Amino acid sequence: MTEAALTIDGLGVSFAGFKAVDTFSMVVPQGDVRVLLGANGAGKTTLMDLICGKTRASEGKVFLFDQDITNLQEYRIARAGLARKFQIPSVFRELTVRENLTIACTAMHGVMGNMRLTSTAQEQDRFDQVVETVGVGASLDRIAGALSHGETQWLELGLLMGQGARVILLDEPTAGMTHAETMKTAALIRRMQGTHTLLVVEHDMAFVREIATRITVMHLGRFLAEGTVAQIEQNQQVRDAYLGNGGIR
Ligand SMILES: Nc1ncnc2c1ncn2[C@@H]1O[C@H](COP(=O)(O)OP(=O)(O)OP(=O)(O)O)[C@@H](O)[C@H]1O
Repeated sequence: MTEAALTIDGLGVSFAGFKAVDTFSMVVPQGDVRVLLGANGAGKTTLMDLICGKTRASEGKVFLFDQDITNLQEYRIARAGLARKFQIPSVFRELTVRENLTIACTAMHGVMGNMRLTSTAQEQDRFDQVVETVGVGASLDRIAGALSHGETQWLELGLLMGQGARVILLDEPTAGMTHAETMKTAALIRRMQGTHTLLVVEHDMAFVREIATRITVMHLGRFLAEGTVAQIEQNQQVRDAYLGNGGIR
């Protein structure tokens, strides 16, 4: 069996007595692209916040591979290899794509590390792999601030990979993208599959069909269902949970 990259065990948090996430469990195997689905208010964002350490869990555990990362500080969770990609990218806009990726791939972070002019062979390999996965080979000498919205999002994914993220949380990665950019993002995510593990919150079912290994559905803070795209689309409990929310499309 494939190793578990992300294990969530009975996780929960309450806000003023309201259980936004309630004894939620799931296991994402290494290399999978798991989509997290749920109607508005189901608790998806709160679950992501709990996993990455932004919100403290009041019950349950989170494991990154075999490391217990429950309620660690956010920077320690990131250093352990779990990254969260936010909508607003944190690329260095005044530097080139190459410079951005070189900084991310340099193991010795901080001023001294970034002042080094040469990369180790291992760092160079990582740089080459990231450039290939993200597909920015033709844009290496462009200034990051001049990239399109889609290109900026892809560069940011490259930065997370360069920094050594093994598990990446994505919140609506195609928000604001054109159809062409959305399709390119799907292809990028498929290239990441196998080497990286992704947990993706996404409503656009056309995109979900392109990327998902499996889907987990949340409802009212709790686990509702898990399965392949076809199984979830046919699941009556899932359809009922979406009633009044425009249905699952
Ligand atoms: N800090 C908070 N304080 C109080 N209630 C909160 C807080 N954060 C989230 N909630 C509540 O928890 C529930 C789950 O919210 P959450 O944002 O996680 O849902 P979601 O599935 O991400 O929804 P959407 O798809 O609309 O983004 C909602 O009822 C929300 O109002």
